[in-house]
Amino acid sequence: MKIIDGKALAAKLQEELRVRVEGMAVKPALMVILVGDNSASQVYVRNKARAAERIGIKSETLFLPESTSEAELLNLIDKYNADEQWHGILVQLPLPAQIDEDKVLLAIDPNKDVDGFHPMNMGRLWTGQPVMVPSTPAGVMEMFKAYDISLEGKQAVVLGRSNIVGKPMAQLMMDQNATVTLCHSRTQGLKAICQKADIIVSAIGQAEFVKADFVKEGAVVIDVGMNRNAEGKLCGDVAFDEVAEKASLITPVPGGVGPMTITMLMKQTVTACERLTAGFDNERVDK
Ligand SMILES: Nc1nc(=O)c2c([nH]1)NC[C@@H]1CN(c3ccc(C(=O)N[C@@H](CCC(=O)O)C(=O)O)cc3)C=[N+]21
Repeated sequence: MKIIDGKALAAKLQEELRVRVEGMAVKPALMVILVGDNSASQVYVRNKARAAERIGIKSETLFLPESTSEAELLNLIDKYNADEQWHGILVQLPLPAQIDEDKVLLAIDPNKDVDGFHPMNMGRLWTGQPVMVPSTPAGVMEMFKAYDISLEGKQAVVLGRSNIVGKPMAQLMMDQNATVTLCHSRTQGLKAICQKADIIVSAIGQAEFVKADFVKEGAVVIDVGMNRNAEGKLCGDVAFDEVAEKASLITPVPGGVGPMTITMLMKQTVTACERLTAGFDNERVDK
């Protein structure tokens, strides 16, 4: 068994980004909007701000109160859409109940949508014309590349069908010629499906869900889970110690997919800046 070191790979890619940004006349700028005081979100946005600083990306985090109305948030998004000094706009999820997430994601200019969550960017991904790709699945694809894991003709299983992880993950692996089974909470015979997989990507949000008897000898296991165990410690979806004995490659939590997510977000901010300053526009057919 070998551990996929997401932290080390993220550091290497961030250094490459730093060099790329050094050569840019217009420096990329990312606006992060956080509504409310979700404690996990606070940690994530702090990590994003740190990564941005290391790379030379300008970033600002706007902390809005839990009581912020949908109209107030939509107004702010309009303002940053129109403001040329910002190349990326990210609204941290989840949002408080009074705000309709779908409306917010639709309001962000697709050219500035560094999360890749706008329906236009989702649609582009599903039709084979990716521009902005959700960062978590993009980060997992970078791990496959860095560790020479070929997806060609492989049986891949994705656990979880969310718009931000499961669905785009399945699409990206399909693009690399994997045969993908997308499983979810209503899947019958889930364990037997996992046992046939060459690659398992778990994004269901339940600690210790993927146990050793789910995993074929030599399989690659990617853990996207971000859960807290009884002691409040961060842990993934995979029972790491027992699964590690069977897997050929496995990601830890923390230090696996999380740092890659942040790195891909930075990469897309750089791309957004390059595209916007070159005058590209998603609404047109150019890529
Ligand atoms: N609009 C939006 N975009 C997102 O990309 C987004 C979001 N909303 N909402 C929440 C999820 C979650 N997410 C993570 C980012 C970094 C780590 C991360 O840095 N993890 C570290 C440790 C973090 C810790 O110590 O808690 C690691 O796994 O090693 C984790 C999770 C981004 N998300």
